[in-house]
Amino acid sequence: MQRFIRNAGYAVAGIVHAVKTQRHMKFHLVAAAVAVTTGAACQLSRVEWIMLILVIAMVIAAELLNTAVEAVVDLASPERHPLAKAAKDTAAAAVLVTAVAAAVVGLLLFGPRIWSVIQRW
Ligand SMILES: Nc1ncnc2c1ncn2[C@@H]1O[C@H](COP(=O)(O)OP(=O)(O)OP(=O)(O)O)[C@@H](O)[C@H]1O
Repeated sequence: MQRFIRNAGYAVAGIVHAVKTQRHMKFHLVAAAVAVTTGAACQLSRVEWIMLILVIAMVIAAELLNTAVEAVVDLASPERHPLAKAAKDTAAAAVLVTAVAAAVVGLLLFGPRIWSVIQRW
C-alpha cells in the first residue's frame, strides 16, 4: 500500500511537471473543463459521458507521453539530430491525432444540441 502511494506521488509529480512546463497541457485542461461543464449542462447520457471521459483521458495521456519523449530526447540529444527530430515530431503527431479525435467527438456530442438551442432563439 505504501509503495502504491509512493508511486502515485511520482505520477502526480509528472502531471504537475507537464502542467507547469507544457503550454499545450494547460490548453487541454481548460478544454476538458469546458467540455465537462457543457456535458453537465447538456445532461449527457451514461454512454456519452463514457465517450467524453475516454477522449479527454486519451488527449491528456498523449500529452504526458509527449512531455516524457521531449525530456528524454533533450537529455539524450541536446544537439540537433534527425532521429531526435523524428522522435519529437512523432510524439507531437500522437497528440495531434488524439486532439482531432476529441474535437470530432465533441462536435458530434455537442454540435446538434448547440444547433437546436441556436434554432430556438
Ligand atoms: N534535438 C533536436 N534535433 C532535431 N530537431 C529538434 C530537436 N529538438 C527539437 N527539434 C525540432 O523542433 C520541434 C520543437 O521541439 P521542442 O522541443 O521545442 O518542442 P515544442 O513542440 O516546442 O514543445 P513545447 O513548446 O511543448 O515545449 C520538434 O518537433 C523537432 O522538429
